Amino acid sequence: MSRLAIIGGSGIYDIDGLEDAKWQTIETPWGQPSDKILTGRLGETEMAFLPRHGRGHVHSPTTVPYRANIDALKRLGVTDVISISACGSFREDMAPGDFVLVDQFVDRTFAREKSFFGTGCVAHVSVAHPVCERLRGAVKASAADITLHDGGTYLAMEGPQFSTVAESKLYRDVWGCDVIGMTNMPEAKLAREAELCYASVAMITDYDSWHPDHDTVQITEIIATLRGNAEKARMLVRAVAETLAGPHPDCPHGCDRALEYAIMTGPEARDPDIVAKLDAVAGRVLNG
Ligand SMILES: CSC[C@H]1O[C@H](OP(=O)(O)O)[C@H](O)[C@@H]1O
Ligand SMILES: Nc1ncnc2[nH]cnc12
Repeated sequence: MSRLAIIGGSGIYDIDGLEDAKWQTIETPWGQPSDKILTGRLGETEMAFLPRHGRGHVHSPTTVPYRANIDALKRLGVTDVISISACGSFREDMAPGDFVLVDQFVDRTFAREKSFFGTGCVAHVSVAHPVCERLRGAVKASAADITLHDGGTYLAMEGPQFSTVAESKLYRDVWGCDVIGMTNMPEAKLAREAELCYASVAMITDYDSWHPDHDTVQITEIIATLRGNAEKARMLVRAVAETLAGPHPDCPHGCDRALEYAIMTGPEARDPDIVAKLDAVAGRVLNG
């Protein structure tokens, strides 16, 4: 059985057209998720929608409860997660209004909990390929009528301030990144730990700070572009739901088995309180 979750970023606080739609409160051992989670069906596909910043945009990129969000989705039986985020562009040819199907990340965040694991139960998963290629392929196949760039490196910064010109040029000219945002990390890492397939659609809202003709990022410009993109994002969600209808295949890239050999702490040395907190995320390997 599969269930597709959409994590909606800035400007995306609900999705429409769900049958049997209801907002559900999900409790997690990692605290409250950003908001209630909207569940329902789009055609044949079971859906879940979570507004990353909460309805009304309550959470900053630093205070988004990333662990509770991913745990809550896992508890709801989610198998696939697609993030839809606003981002700045480092490339002239990736223009405001375009979408980028991210395939790599540089994680520069530093003030967030980045793992479900730690003292008492240590695990190391691979995030060499942080995005599920099967899910990325499904998004790509569903993106008719949208200017979608296939692949791009997303720099995740701490924020909440936008970058200085020097930082923007470093990320662009020296590090070769394509887009910048504040939220996809540690979300993508946590999704991998929770054995969820994860893909990220970055909607370009601005040219960040490097561009000689657009050297300050303005929130008014971002909001205007997001409004213009909202319908395209909704169309994309409906189309992906249709593409993914049917039983969930074993992930050919192993996202759904990421913890298979990842846990280092021997069974006798594991802290039972931590193991209990990991029931949803790692129950398959800890209690299986
Ligand atoms: C509204 S501009 C900055 C804000 O927008 C992006 O949020 P999200 O990734 O959730 O769409 C960016 O990462 C910042 O949090
Ligand atoms: N330029 C930018 N930097 C970081 N996050 C963003 N979100 C939208 N535009 C952004």
